[in-house]
Amino acid sequence: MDISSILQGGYQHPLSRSWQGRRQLTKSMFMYPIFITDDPEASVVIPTLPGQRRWGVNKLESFIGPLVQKGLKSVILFGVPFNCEKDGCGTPADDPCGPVIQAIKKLRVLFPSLYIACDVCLCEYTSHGHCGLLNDDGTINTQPSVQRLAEVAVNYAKAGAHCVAPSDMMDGRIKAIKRALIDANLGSKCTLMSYSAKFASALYGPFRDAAGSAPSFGDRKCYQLPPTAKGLARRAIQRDVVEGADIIMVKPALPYLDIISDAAELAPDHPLACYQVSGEFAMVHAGATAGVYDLKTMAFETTESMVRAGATLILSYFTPDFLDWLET
Ligand SMILES: NCc1[nH]cc(CCC(=O)O)c1CC(=O)O
Ligand SMILES: [Zn+2]
Ligand SMILES: [Zn+2]
Repeated sequence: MDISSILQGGYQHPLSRSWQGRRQLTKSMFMYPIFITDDPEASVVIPTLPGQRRWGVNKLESFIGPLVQKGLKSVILFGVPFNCEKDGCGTPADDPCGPVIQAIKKLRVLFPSLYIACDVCLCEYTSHGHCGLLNDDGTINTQPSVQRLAEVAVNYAKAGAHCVAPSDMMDGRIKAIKRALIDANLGSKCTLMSYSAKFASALYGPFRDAAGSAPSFGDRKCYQLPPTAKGLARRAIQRDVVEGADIIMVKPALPYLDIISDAAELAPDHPLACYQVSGEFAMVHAGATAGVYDLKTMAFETTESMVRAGATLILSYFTPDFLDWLET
């Protein structure tokens, strides 16, 4: 055997294997998405998302407390209101008595060290279920949409969110939100994480069930990116860097590892997040249940792939599991 043929000598030991990745998974890389509903006592199973529930604010202490004990560092909140009047401009999104603002305030008091991000979108709050405001013909009306999103983001930041994360994919919303945060004197207090390359994916199905946010007509293909669109994704990432994003995100994650890798090259000085979305989580579970692979092994392989591609932060429903599985 030739000298240059031998690689296995370099990874024959568990420790030398651990040196082969540029970075290893750590607990602080995981951000846990949680659904907050407006019944304060709610703890409602979501059938398509194994182990996940819709929580009421009064349940947050007993639900989140043990996770913080195990090393949970950050959460991202999604509001799921039922007892509210949804309208054309998503008025319930920043209702001071609504689930998100109530949850931010409660979590800040209960867990002072926990980093609290909030998803910013309108689809959970609009009567039509789209992520922005619409023209009469049903198309997106961009200018008022970004104004409204900026208003919501500022209200989450005022309530105490450490990070606002717009997932709507309206053009120009990063610049509008950054400007509004600065004007509210929150520019240096709140991180802006952009869902920059968010694709129109079939993998959001369980989330839309959980959040009741499926559009009442049409689809999201005029604002979420086509799965083939590498160039558009690259342009969206570069635009959001210029517009003032503090963190860039790619979503979904596993089918878009090439985009994560592109983002790492295009925005090398930014943290890079990816979202292992609801359908990816459900797929990993379904395969394990079908006996295709071991759940834990596959959870590691999928998320380690994301880190290998360049991700430094992973939004995942596996977060509580990784708090058990990882040492640090
Ligand atoms: N803007 C809404 C939103 N924010 C996060 C997700 C998906 C998250 C997941 O599937 O876990 C979605 C769904 C969508 O755009 O339809
Ligand atoms: Zn939306
Ligand atoms: Zn959203």
